[in-house]
Amino acid sequence: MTKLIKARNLRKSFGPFEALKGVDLDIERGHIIGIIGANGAGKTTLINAILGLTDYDGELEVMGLPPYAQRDELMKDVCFISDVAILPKWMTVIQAIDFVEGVHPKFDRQKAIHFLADTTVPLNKKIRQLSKGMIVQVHLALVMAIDASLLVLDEPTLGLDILNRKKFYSQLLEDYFDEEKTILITTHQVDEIENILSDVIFIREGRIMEQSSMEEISQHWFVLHPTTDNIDAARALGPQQVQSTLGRTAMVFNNRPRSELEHLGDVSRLSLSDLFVTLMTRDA
Ligand SMILES: Nc1ncnc2c1ncn2[C@@H]1O[C@H](COP(=O)(O)OP(=O)(O)OP(=O)(O)O)[C@@H](O)[C@H]1O
Repeated sequence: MTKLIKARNLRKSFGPFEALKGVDLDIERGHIIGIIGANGAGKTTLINAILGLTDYDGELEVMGLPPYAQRDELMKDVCFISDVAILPKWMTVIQAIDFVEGVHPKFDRQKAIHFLADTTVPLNKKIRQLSKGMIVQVHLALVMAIDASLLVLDEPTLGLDILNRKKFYSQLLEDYFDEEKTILITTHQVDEIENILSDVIFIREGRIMEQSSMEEISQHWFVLHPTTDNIDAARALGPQQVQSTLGRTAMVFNNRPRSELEHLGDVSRLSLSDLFVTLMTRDA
């Protein structure tokens, strides 16, 4: 089966500035992938290239198609929501549902209504009368009701409170995702998506720093809190990062067996946000 997304030496320049500096990427179907990076790292630029919203240099195929040249074809099986997406303010929620039903053959009206039934969004109100968070919920309901192979979510939960963010991600898993679908998510709320991701891509200054499954990360990255008398011995094992807070030292290790660390102190798995900090702050 062809890869869902394949990129080789993907580059994108804005004048003299290179936002993507030669990205290689292989993404298979049936994964939920977090694209994580600091502000300005190139996440949205990468997503825009995948969606055919921008031209680029290098090789890129999404479901076997070159996205920029064959965007219309690609969009039949791709669904996308971004933090800047807008809905017409004069429409009521139900009119927005009618509209998407009219233009998208893979839209399931009942599903959208079902998602919204679980929220406080009134179907008969105009978009302009809704709160910011409610508008996001309408967007998400519309998008999740489309049976697309690839769902791209660029900061999908901006403006949602923490309860609704959690609800959204659990709905995404329970009601939307299956092994034929692939979801790409960018967000700065890394810890909130950690549990739903199957894979993660870290991007820094237009380059991919790491692409791993969550399982690989939990097998290869650890944080050690060494006991005071073991700090020097732990340091000698070459931690990727050392931090001391309130007299407690934390060391991040990569590719050291857990058994080698355990006799030096407490060992735990590294959270995605701590891995992000480690990858972004150590030398490129
Ligand atoms: N149209 C454009 N013209 C010039 N520079 C651009 C343009 N779009 C993006 N850039 C630059 O490319 C770089 C990557 O931007 P991008 O929006 O992809 O970052 P990001 O990782 O999505 O950041 P954030 O987390 O802040 O949304 C930034 O330095 C940005 O200033």
